[in-house]
Amino acid sequence: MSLEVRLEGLSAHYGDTRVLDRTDLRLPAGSFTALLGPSGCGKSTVLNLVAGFVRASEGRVTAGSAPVRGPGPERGVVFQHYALFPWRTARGNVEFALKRLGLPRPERRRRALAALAEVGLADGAEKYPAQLSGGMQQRVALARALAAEPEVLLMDEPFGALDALTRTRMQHLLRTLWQRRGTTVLFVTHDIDEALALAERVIVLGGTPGRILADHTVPAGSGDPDLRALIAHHLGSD
Ligand SMILES: Nc1ncnc2c1ncn2[C@@H]1O[C@H](COP(=O)(O)OP(=O)(O)OP(=O)(O)O)[C@@H](O)[C@H]1O
Repeated sequence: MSLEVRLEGLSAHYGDTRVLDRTDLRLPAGSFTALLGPSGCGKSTVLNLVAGFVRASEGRVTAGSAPVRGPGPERGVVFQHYALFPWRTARGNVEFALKRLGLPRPERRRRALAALAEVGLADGAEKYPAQLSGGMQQRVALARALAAEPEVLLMDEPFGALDALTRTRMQHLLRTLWQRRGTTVLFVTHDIDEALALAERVIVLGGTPGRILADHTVPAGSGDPDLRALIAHHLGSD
């Protein structure tokens, strides 16, 4: 299940400061796009506009045929900081997130356990966040997003706080989940190698206010040093 996401003539302001300038972007249904750029260029703002957490000052965002007017269950979000409730177990955290869907309790439980199993955390379902490693907590956050069966998955530097090995494992897990589910993914990162390892397409955002500086297709299994160098050049040219 996936939806196309469209950004049309999108600008965003915080107070008087324009942080995004009339940006157009189309994320085809089922695509995996990395949004790369230096700190402060507006990557999170783009993601938050699609999530419906931030309102555009100009232009519009649509998911499928519907304009985005606020958060919605068809758009799941995973942040760098997992924001789990410490007093709920892994299963409890996922179940709680499903409450807003109005699902009956047994269905919430079934979906929570299935999502935790899908991220490789079946054994940790009854553990509390403090009993889980950072990587495991991020798996819970991923399960929480997936359990709602979103058609768009928005990820804001989700692996930024993890050690290198855990991060690589999480990248593999995410690729596998994406290949299995076909969800449209928008993945914010400032790490070129992460963007190239994960995405089919890398968009470089930069400038003040932010705009799209480059848009690259990543050939499957690409370890292309020329592409990496080109993207690094775009990142540095802002
Ligand atoms: N709530 C806010 N109020 C005021 N200014 C904000 C707010 N959120 C972001 N900004 C500013 O908007 C600009 C873009 O921020 P944004 O978080 O989108 O960038 P980013 O590329 O995701 O950065 P980072 O990689 O550091 O997370 C920055 O200059 C930031 O300081």
